[in-house]
Formats: sequence, structure tokens, C-alpha cells
Amino acid sequence: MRVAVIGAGYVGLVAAGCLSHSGHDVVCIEKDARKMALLKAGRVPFFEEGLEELVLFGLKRGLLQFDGQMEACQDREIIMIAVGTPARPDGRIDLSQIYAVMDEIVFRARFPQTIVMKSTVPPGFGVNAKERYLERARVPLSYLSNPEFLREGSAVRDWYHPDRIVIGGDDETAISRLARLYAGIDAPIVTMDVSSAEMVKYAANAFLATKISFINEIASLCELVGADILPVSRAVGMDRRIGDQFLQAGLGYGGSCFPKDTCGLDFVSTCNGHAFNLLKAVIEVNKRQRLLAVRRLRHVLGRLHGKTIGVLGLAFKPGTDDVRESPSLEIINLLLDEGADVRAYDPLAMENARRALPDGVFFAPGVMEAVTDCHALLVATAWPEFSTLDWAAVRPVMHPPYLVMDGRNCLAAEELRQKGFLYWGIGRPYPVQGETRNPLIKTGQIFPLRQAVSP
Ligand SMILES: NC(=O)c1ccc[n+]([C@@H]2O[C@H](COP(=O)([O-])OP(=O)(O)OC[C@H]3O[C@@H](n4cnc5c(N)ncnc54)[C@H](O)[C@@H]3O)[C@@H](O)[C@H]2O)c1
Ligand SMILES: O=c1ccn([C@@H]2O[C@H](COP(=O)(O)OP(=O)(O)O[C@H]3O[C@H](CO)[C@@H](O)[C@H](O)[C@H]3O)[C@@H](O)[C@H]2O)c(=O)[nH]1
Repeated sequence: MRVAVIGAGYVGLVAAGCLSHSGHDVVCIEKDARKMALLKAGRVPFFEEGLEELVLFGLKRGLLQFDGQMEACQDREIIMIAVGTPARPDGRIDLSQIYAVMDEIVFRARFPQTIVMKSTVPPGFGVNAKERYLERARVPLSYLSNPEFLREGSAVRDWYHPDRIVIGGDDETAISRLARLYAGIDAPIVTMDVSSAEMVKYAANAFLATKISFINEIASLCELVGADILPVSRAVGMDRRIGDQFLQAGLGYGGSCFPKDTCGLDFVSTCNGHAFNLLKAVIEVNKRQRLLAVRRLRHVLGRLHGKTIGVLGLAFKPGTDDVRESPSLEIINLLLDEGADVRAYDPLAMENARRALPDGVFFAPGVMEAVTDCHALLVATAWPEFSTLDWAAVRPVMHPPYLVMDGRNCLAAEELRQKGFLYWGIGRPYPVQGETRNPLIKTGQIFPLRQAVSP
């Protein structure tokens, strides 16, 4: 089929690469000139496992093209929109990129086409869009909601093996056309109305974020009562009704989706007169997890001014170079505010982090350079490179108290303790001998949740 994908970001480029690999004739339209130059040369502007190979393959077979102009979508049966929908500071979703492409599509349409919304847009958007845009078009245009559930770091695999394909719309012909596009993918197709499909996306992300904040709350309780979150979450997750995924306690969720989509859904709720208190608490707990790391460093080291902290991991999760809403970036900013010297390292995300962080951070060329002269280390991203590090070689280059704060519970705690580190994980037993309770976690007192969530 002849397809246009608008936006060559994580979603758009994966869609374009995978669809062309499946034999469709795809043009991917991207307005950023820097990205376009890279793409035309067969290079992917961000790291995503397996994507560059797909792009090169598509270019070579002539089934994938890149274009900087919207004219390129004029002769396509299907137009997929995959531009950004970032959050505004108040939580409202910024739909300006969507409006701009919808305007262009409608203005240029000369024959019936199907518009497929891959971007995450708030429930109700599609219904409004039909009135606002499609009724102005000179030719009949169909509109389908087709939310995307891929994860960064495993995006190509997720594209080919989704749990389900959700299609929202009322035009049966357009739905069948889109289903044919996905013919090579072995997944159930679930159809519904447009607003419901839009809601599925937000509900799924909000639920996954809820699981994370829930387990982080249990982790805090574990520290208070002297329990250990690792066996707790493992055994809780073995209940098939609960499932073992998204139960890893840590510094909280980051990335370009969960933070914006939880706040976006909260905003939609408020606009509709509904106080989604559960979701507000999920968001609040997530904010607290990041601050907890700084409070713990202060608790062990005293004043952070003049102390050297190594931050291992800048990407919001392993397997990506994306630093959008990365917990470690927020923590680094807080550490800098307190006068700490920060040495940072990430196997992939150094360049993006350099652009996002203020001056004053030392970006180490390797992990050993990052840990040298540090009083404390914070592991903020669970890169395998950190769990397999030669920790025996780390201690001699550090200063007392040799604190290792494991923000992702990805290190071998006992081994590190034996090697003379003061190891502290999230929801793990408090490291000071003779103490079972962590004196820092008094959720109700420090973060008066009830006050924070009241409308
Ligand atoms: N990143 C993910 O893992 C993921 C997963 C599922 C859904 N989503 C959703 O998909 C959407 C896209 O996310 P993303 O992470 O791929 O975004 P992104 O910011 O990585 O990419 C968006 C791209 O669209 C381009 N663009 C914007 N306006 C354009 C225009 N008028 N013409 C051509 N190109 C234009 C931008 O330059 C950018 O390259 C968002 O709504 C997001 O919430 C993201
Ligand atoms: O048990 C867990 C699992 C994840 N995380 C954190 O949660 C964040 C998001 O992780 P993940 O969901 O793996 O990454 P994303 O690529 O942001 O993918 C999410 O967001 C996408 C955009 O909407 C959706 O398409 C995906 O289905 C959804 O998983 C990261 O900071 C992780 O460190 C945890 O803290 N604990």
C-alpha cells in the first residue's frame, strides 16, 4: 500500500521502517532539516536497536523515501500522523504540531484518503477533528485513531509483536484498509469508536504508571518495617492476576510518555469535572521518588556543597539515548543547586544529556572516570554496564563513605557491602547497622499527600 508517515521520531520512523520492510511503499515526512539530512544518508538521528538496518534496507529497495515537504503525502492512500504531542507546564497537551499537519493534509487533499492518528491525543480529539477539519476538505477523508504502544529500546520488536492493535473509527472501509496494512502482524485487532481508542492509550499508560508508583509506595513501606522489596515484588508479581511487569521499584518513571500522559489524563479529568485522585497520587509519588535520592545523599553525606557525586545513567531507561523527563537529569539539577560536584556518565545518552543540562557537570568519558574522586555514586539507569562493573576497582578511587545509592536495584547488594561500600537500594533494608527502619521515609509527614491531591 502507498503510505505517508508524518514525523520521523521514535514512533514515525519505526512505523516507516517496519512498514517498508513489510513491503509497503512508504514516504516519511520530517520537517527538521538536520534529521532529514541524516535520514537521507541512511542514518537514524537517535539510537533504537535494529532501526538503522531497517531504514537502510528500505532505502536500498526503494520502498522507503524521506521528504521534507507535506506535498509528498498528497498521493498516498494512508497518511499516518506521528508528530509530537508534548505536555505544557500546566499538564495540558500541546496539540500545535497535530493542528499544523491536519491543516496541511486537508488543504492538500485531492482524492479520498485515510488519516491514521498514531500520536497520543486526548480522548475527544478525533471527534472534534472531524468537525474542525474533515468537513472543510474538498474530498471525503476518513479519520481513524490507531494508538501506538511500542516502547523505546525495544520499539522494532514491539512493532512486530504488539499485544493488540487498537483501531478507533466508524468507517468500515477505512478500518479494513488499515487492517490490511497490518496483515503481516500476528496480533488481535480491536475496533471501537474513536474516543474509546484514544482513551485506551491513556488508560494503559496511566495503569502502568500506577503499578510503578504503587510498588514504589510498597518499597517505602518496606524500608519502614524492615522488609525487602525485591522478594516482595517478585512474589506479588507471580500472581498472574497482577503480573510481574512494571513492578520494579526505583527512582520512578521518566521518558517522553508516562509523565506527560499521566498529567495529560489528569488535565482531561479536571476539565471534565472529575477529580482523578488515584492518578494525582501516582504523579505525586513519582515526584517524591526523585527527591528521595537527593534527601538520602544529604542524610548520609551531610551538606552536599563540596561533595562529589557520580551519577551513572542519564537516559530515562536502558537501551535508549533519550533523556526526556529522565529522573537522573532532574536529580543532577537538584545536586548542582546544592553545590555538589557532579560527574556523569551514560553509555549512550551523553550528547543528549549535555544539551539538556546546565554547565558545571563533568561528563566523564568512561565509567571509571565518572566514579573517580566521588564520595557517593547514584545508579540512575539500569544499564548492564553498571551491574557488571569491576566494583573492586571502584572503591580505591572513591572517598569515604563509599556510598552507592542503587536507584534501580540493579546491583548485587551483598557483594558491594562485602567490598566495603555503603550500599543503599530503593525499598531494600536500611544500610546502617542495627537499624531496620529508614528514618527518611515518613511519607505522610514530608509529603502531605492528602493536601497535595485535594482539588
Ligand atoms: N516515544 C514513544 O515511545 C511513543 C510510543 C507511543 C506513542 N508515542 C506518541 O507518539 C507521538 C510521537 O512521539 P515521538 O516520541 O515519536 O516524538 P518525537 O518528538 O521523537 O518525533 C516527532 C517528530 O515529528 C516531527 N514533526 C513535527 N511536526 C512536523 C511536521 N509538521 N511535518 C513533519 N514532521 C514534523 C518532529 O520534527 C519530530 O522529528 C507522541 O504523541 C507520543 O506521545 C510515543
Ligand atoms: O517496573 C518498572 C518499569 C518501568 N519503570 C520506568 O518507567 C519508565 C517508562 O518505561 P517503559 O514503559 O519501559 O518505556 P517507554 O518507552 O516510555 O514506554 C511507555 O510509554 C510508551 C509511550 O506512550 C508506550 O507506548 C509504552 O507502551 C509504555 O511502556 C522508565 O523510566 C522506566 O525506568 C520503572 O520505574 N519500573
